[in-house]
Amino acid sequence: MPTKKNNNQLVTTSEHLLPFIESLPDAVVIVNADHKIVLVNSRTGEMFGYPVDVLKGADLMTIIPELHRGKHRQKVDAYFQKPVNRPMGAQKRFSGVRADGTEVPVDIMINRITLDGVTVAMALIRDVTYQRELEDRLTLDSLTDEMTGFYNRKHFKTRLEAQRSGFLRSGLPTSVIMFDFDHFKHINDQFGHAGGDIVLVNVASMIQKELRPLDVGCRIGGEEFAIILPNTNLESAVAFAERIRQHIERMEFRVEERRFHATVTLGVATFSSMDRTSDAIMKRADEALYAGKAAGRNCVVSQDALTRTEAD
Ligand SMILES: Nc1nc2c(ncn2[C@@H]2O[C@H](COP(=O)(O)OP(=O)(O)OP(=O)(O)O)[C@@H](O)[C@H]2O)c(=O)[nH]1
Repeated sequence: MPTKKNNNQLVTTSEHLLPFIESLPDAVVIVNADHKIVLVNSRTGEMFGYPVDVLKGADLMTIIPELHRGKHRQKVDAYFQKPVNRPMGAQKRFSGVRADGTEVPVDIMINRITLDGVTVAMALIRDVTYQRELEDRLTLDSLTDEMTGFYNRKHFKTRLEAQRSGFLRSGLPTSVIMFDFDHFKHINDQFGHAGGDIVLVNVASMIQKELRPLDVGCRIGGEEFAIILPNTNLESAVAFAERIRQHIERMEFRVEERRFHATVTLGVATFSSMDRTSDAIMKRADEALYAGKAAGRNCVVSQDALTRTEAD
């Protein structure tokens, strides 16, 4: 019969434990101090895509993603030296690897037992794919603008600050384009709020296609947008802004049978080693943008106002 030692440690045999772990909905993996799997339930086989017999006697690393194996080995050793039982949810994000190489997000609970006279670690492994996807979706939702799919102002500021740190470390330039639609109020007045929304959504979608994977498109206000361009100097950012300006100018929008156009004014700035916070680059881009508005709109103005491309 299974018993408990004074220190609350379960003492049992494989024969007694197996029916119990077979009845659990989670995977159970029992490992000895040499990192060998000594016992698993059928659920483990299903979760990781192996026959149970293959897992029994295998190295624990069989189900640990390659990237984490070194660290995991150390953790197992540390656990056997100083076992601290771990409840579910104690580890932030952890994944196992299936036989086909795909990863399965898991949560793990570990405690120490004596099995067949040997001290082993018993891990209860729960597949948390659903929870992880939900978590990721909620995180993304809190960082993006529902209408355009662009990142929101909060994320823009976080990313910009991260880029500033990166720039100070590496010296690689990062530039920012801020833009605002021209006379957007007229568009809403003439074509309704829904007409205005069509413009915002289509322009965001066009820009998204133009961005490189590292670029970050953000909607930072109602009809105000910003693009973070890592590894891009001021000159290249101005050229990209001009391409966007021309592209938007050529776009045609439709509300029922009515067709119309929209234009934007863009301000471009780049990080300087003097920038103490990311607000400094935003301020320069904003000032350039407003200089563009004052100069007649539908244009690109760089922070040093050296490059200005007027509409034809
Ligand atoms: N359709 C739509 N309109 C919006 C949205 N957010 C803000 N707006 C409108 O955008 C307009 C912005 O107006 P203003 O700030 O006066 O600027 P503007 O008319 O674009 O003029 P300039 O910027 O000076 O060229 C306002 O009428 C807002 O109601 C939105 O999500 N959808």
